[in-house]
Order: sequence, then structure tokens, then C-alpha cells
Amino acid sequence: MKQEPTSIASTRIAFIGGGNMASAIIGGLIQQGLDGSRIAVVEPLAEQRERLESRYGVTTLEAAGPELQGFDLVVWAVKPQIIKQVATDCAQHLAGALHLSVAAGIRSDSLAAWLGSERIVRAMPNTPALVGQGMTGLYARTAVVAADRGLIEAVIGTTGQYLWVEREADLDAVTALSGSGPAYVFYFLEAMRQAGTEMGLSAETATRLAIGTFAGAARLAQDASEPPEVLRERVTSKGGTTYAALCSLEDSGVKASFVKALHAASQRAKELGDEFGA
Ligand SMILES: NC(=O)C1=CN([C@@H]2O[C@H](COP(=O)(O)OP(=O)(O)OC[C@H]3O[C@@H](n4cnc5c(N)ncnc54)[C@H](OP(=O)(O)O)[C@@H]3O)[C@@H](O)[C@H]2O)C=CC1
Ligand SMILES: O=C(O)[C@@H]1CCC=N1
Repeated sequence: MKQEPTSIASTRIAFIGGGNMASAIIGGLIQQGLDGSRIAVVEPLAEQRERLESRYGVTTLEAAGPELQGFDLVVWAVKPQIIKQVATDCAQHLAGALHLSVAAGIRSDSLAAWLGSERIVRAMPNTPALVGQGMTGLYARTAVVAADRGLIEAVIGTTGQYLWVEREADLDAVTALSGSGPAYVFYFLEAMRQAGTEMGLSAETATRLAIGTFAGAARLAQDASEPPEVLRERVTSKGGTTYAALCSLEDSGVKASFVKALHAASQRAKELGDEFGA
């Protein structure tokens, strides 16, 4: 039987941590029509609480307390380095909730031990969630039932695309690719802006050209039936400009360095789990 999509209109969601990633997800939820009064955010920084309240109309709390009793979903959006302490302190107020952690590297076994619950899903989102263009990897513990998965899909679906992974360890690779991925894109944009200005363009023109190129190439890759290497070859005229650029990139070992960088990110995710897990 086909399952009806879960509606989040009546869902109450508590965020523990109201920083960059929480803001990006909250932004997606609000943009898709969830009423801010259904969201509570625990965030110690007063300035950040005021920003969240005024921008999204959410309720904020300086610290977790009995007010969080009865929330359907708790989103863990604090740094991996402090999640153990925060989870242990808050667990008593969160009985019965479904938990969604976005903390890089922190494994669900650790979360289950701290929270005394098996209803745990891990997500690795990314900041384009803020504009509804997020890409999120999801992993559910075996105790998570279909209805819980449906709720997670409805919530994360407001922020963009998602996919489920079967093996929890794969989330470290997801973190390296798409979780950290926007930073690599911005890094390339910075490099393109620098090159453009060195060649005499204004920073504004160079940035516009670079962003438009990323957006167009990403769309082409998404719609095309061919892999990226074929699309790349179509840009690369024999003896032309692209060939000159790609030879320079290969000579400098850019692809190998980039691949190495992603392995470093994945390794760091694993280390975070080892260092800051239960
Ligand atoms: N940024 C990203 O692109 C992504 C981040 N993540 C994950 O999201 C999580 C949050 O990262 P990010 O949003 O970047 O980090 P931020 O530092 O922006 O947000 C974390 C927030 O938690 C707050 N905080 C600190 N202590 C507590 C507490 N005791 N109770 C509640 N809140 C607290 C911090 O406040 P204060 O500043 O005062 O310490 C801060 O505002 C991390 O685990 C990260 O791995 C996952 C995917 C992508
Ligand atoms: O840099 C980090 O650790 C987090 C996880 C993925 C993106 N930001």
C-alpha cells in the first residue's frame, strides 16, 4: 500500500543548538510554511536567540528544561565536541521524542547511550538547505519505524534533496562530499574571483561569471545522461583554452590533492566519533 506523505504542519520541533546548521534547516522549514510557533530552539547565545526569534518567529530557550516535554522531534545541532555533555544534561526533558542528529561523526550508538532512546536518525545536511537546495544523507537505526522515517523525510524534504544510506559508516563519506562540499565550491569561487580580478575584471563581474558557471554546469550535469568526464571533454577544444587550463591543473596535481582533501574530511569525521563519542 502506498504510504501518504507525512504532514509536518502539526509537528513540534525542538532544536538543540541554534547556529549555522540549525538556522539553515529552520530557514527551510519556515520557507516551506511551517509556523515558527511550532519550533523551539535551545541556544545559550542571547544575540543568536534574538536573531532566530526576529527572523523566524520561533521560541527560544537559554537552556533545555521541562518546556521541551512533548516535542515530536529533537534536532541535535551542537558541535560534536560538546554533544555528549549537552545530550546527557537534556535527556531527562526529551522522553518520547524522535531524535535527529546532524553532528558530524557522532555515531548513533553514542547518542542512544546518552539519550536512553533507540529512535535516532543521523543526518548530514549542508548549508544550501537555507535556500531549499540542500543535499542531505540520512541514516536510521533499526528501531526507527516507517512513520518516523516519514517524519524525517518531510522535515528534511523542506530543505532540499535527501538520500538514505544503509551503512552508518557511509555518513563519514557523505560528510566529506556534501556536508563539507559547499565550502569547496566557495573555495573555487574565491579562486575564480581572484583570477578574474588579476586579469582585469571587477570583483563583481568575476563573481557573477563564476557563480553563473557553477549553477549552469551543475544543472547540466544533473540533467545530462553522460558522466562529468564526457561533459568536460565537450568543453575542451583540441589545442584550446580549456586544454591549457586542465593541463596546468593536472601538472599541479589539483585533482589528486582534492581527492586527498576529501579523504582527510572523512577521516576527521571518524576521529570526531572516536574522540567525542560514548
Ligand atoms: N555548518 C555546516 O555546514 C554543517 C554542520 N553540521 C553539524 O552541525 C552541528 C552544528 O554546527 P554549526 O551549526 O556549524 O555550528 P555553530 O557553532 O554555528 O552552532 C552550534 C550552536 O550550538 C550552540 N550551543 C553551545 N552550547 C550549547 C548548549 N549547551 N545547548 C544548546 N546550544 C549550544 C552554540 O552557541 P555558542 O556559539 O554560544 O557556543 C552555537 O550557536 C555540528 O555538529 C556540525 O558537525 C552538519 C552539516 C553541515
Ligand atoms: O566542518 C564541519 O565539521 C561541519 C560538518 C560538515 C560541514 N561542516
